[in-house]
Amino acid sequence: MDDARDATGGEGARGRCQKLAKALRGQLAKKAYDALRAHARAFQRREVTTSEFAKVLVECARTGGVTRATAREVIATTPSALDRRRLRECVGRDLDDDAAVKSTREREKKPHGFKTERLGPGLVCLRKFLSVEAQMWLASESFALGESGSDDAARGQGFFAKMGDGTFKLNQGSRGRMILEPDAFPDGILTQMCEDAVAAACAADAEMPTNMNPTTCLVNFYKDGAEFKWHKDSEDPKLVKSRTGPPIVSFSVGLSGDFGYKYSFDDPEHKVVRLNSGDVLLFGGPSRMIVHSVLNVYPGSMPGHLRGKMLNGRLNVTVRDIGCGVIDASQFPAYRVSYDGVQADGNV
Ligand SMILES: O=C(O)CCC(=O)C(=O)O
Ligand SMILES: [Fe+2]
Repeated sequence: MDDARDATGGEGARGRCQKLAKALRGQLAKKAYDALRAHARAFQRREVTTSEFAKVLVECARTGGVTRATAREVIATTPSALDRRRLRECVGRDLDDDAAVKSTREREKKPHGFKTERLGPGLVCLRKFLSVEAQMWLASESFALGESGSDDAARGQGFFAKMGDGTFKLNQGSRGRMILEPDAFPDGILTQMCEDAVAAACAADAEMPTNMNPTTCLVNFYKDGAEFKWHKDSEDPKLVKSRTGPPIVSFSVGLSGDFGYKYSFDDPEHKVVRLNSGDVLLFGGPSRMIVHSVLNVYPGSMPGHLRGKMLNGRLNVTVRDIGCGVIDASQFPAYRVSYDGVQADGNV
């Protein structure tokens, strides 16, 4: 509540905490506010267990006058990703708004009718895994973040870079990128979508690691015709050799694109998988360090349900588990992660 930081440790996080403290002061009597603050501090010092603190929060929302949105914000601004995840597990659906429960259920409606393609060990494509509602949600939330972030002088972490003349352009030429925590998306929905995708991929592939804790996401927006050069996604050097790295979970929405992959930069041959709107690609374990590239984005392939609902282009959200990796936010829009001060292999 007091000293929460986001992945970038930037001004945005401080402002968010100040806003939260103001909301809590407005919703609680002074004594109750002080008690909640003391609890939050004790929880961060490990003097109060996760389930005790979760109970306090749910109770504040049930009888104490704290709105469920504010109680969720207390969790979202808790510094450790693991603590946030455990708190969410403890509170379950108790802090969901009725409307959010309904819309989450809509999105999660089973069966999605998705198809699973196992492309290699630890490499799985879930075809049409995202429902139409989930695709629309991911697009609208990503663009809301991409646009608001671009106009925030302190953070400057949206899809667009502001030019000297006040106009905006995509921060990587024909591609725009954001680096966020999954919690930047509301209500834990992206994390839930990611966990569902990992479960579905593990059911189809015994070599897909099950232990994936979403800590970071990279959001890319490609104009039609844009590409992404051949690269590997950064990984903890200790895991690179063990071939047990948790999967990258990659959601595609909007225009279709060709994803090329191979197992070594030197390999003259590569394979291609076409990623369409709603598909999810996972690469982990023996395939975690594949060399990959977006070879092209197909104009005119926008599905009808998204036409006019998102900028014409391809949106890709990769959700990652970077463990104890530290992102160097000063390098944005480049993505640089290091482990124990050593820059990870495969940075883009
Ligand atoms: O857009 C894609 O499908 C891949 C994106 C990617 O490789 C990355 O963000 O590292
Ligand atoms: Fe990548």
